Amino acid sequence: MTNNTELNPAFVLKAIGHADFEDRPIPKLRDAWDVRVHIAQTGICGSDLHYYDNGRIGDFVLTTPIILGHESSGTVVEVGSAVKNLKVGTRVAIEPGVPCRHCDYCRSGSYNLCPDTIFAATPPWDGTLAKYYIVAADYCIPLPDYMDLEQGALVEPVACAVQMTKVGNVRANQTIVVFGCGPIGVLCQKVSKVYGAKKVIGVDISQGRLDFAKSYGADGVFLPPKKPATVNTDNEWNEELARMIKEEFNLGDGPDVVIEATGAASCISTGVHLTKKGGTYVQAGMGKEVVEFPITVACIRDLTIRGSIRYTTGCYSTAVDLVASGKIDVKPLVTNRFKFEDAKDAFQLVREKHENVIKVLIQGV
Ligand SMILES: NC(=O)c1ccc[n+]([C@@H]2O[C@H](COP(=O)([O-])OP(=O)(O)OC[C@H]3O[C@@H](n4cnc5c(N)ncnc54)[C@H](O)[C@@H]3O)[C@@H](O)[C@H]2O)c1
Ligand SMILES: OC[C@H](O)C(O)[C@@H](O)CO
Repeated sequence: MTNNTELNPAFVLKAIGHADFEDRPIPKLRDAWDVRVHIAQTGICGSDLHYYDNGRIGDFVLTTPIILGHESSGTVVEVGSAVKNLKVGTRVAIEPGVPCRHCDYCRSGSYNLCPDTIFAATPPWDGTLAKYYIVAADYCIPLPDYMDLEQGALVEPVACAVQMTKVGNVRANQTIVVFGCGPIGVLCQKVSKVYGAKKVIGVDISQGRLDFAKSYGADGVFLPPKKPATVNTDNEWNEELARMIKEEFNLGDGPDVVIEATGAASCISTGVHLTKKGGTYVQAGMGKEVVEFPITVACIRDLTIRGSIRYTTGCYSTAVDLVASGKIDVKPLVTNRFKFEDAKDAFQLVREKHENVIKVLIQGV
């Protein structure tokens, strides 16, 4: 990586487990509605690590090198001739997926399902961990003066949590259990509280993460005990864990909504066993692609089972509003900050999964 101002230093995932710096040409606007953003802050997401370590998430498979990063904020440095909502100098949160705008999914508002979305750091598309990133102007949300660029980068995971709670139809007075107390899990807990949920419980295997969740938004937290040798099957144990959670937190027949934000097979199964009759189970975590699933329970309890991916119409601006209004304070999530040239160390730290590391930010170059 050089300091040449005519180049675009970038952090590139070249193959599974191998990322390095590259000097790319400064990217050009693709059309009159594009802007060029000078990236200020980028958060590392669990999904970046999935690509780094496994080279795929479901149908998205790494076949060519991609620039990593999709949780970013920055300052607009160039605007296309048709752009009306931004000018040079506007500080923005970047919504990292720009859909085609023409297909039935886009036209119905579910643009998260558009097959032609250009999503940052999702193969084959380059991400935002570079000096500059080109994006459509209407996928940049201007930040109010009192929001800084770190908060701007954290709008992305908040927007994911807004979508996950939307998919779960989380409403006032409900009970919610969230599996996972990483950034996504705790933000789902916090958004649920802001929406008026009466009791929100976080589940995790990391005591440090549970402590954070309790201090951040959850009303209660649960550390699953180890499966005793006397229990025969995983399914039996997951059913037992669900019973323990219901009992410990007085959840009666179970929570109205379960949001799974770990991707761990045991959480998926426990979450289905836990959800109350007629309740909603949301799969947001991404882990093993195929798991054992208590399908009969889902059937006889009339569960609504839904996946959540990215964000739909309105989520991103809602997320900016939640942060700007102070309802969601994202600052406590930031535990580690790295310079751009130390991006490898930043990824290594996330990979090591320390329980006191929540959100790692990489400063722009
Ligand atoms: N669907 C989407 O749109 C979307 C968006 C962003 C992230 N994600 C996914 O959501 C998940 C969470 O993201 P994150 O950034 O918070 O990740 P993270 O890795 O920081 O957090 C995951 C948490 O799950 C916990 N965990 C792991 N195994 C567990 C188990 N068996 N029981 C209980 N807890 C367990 C970990 O201790 C950790 O605290 C990831 O799989 C990520 O890929 C999905
Ligand atoms: O935060 C958004 C998600 O991470 C993305 O949809 C990604 O996982 C798909 O490549």
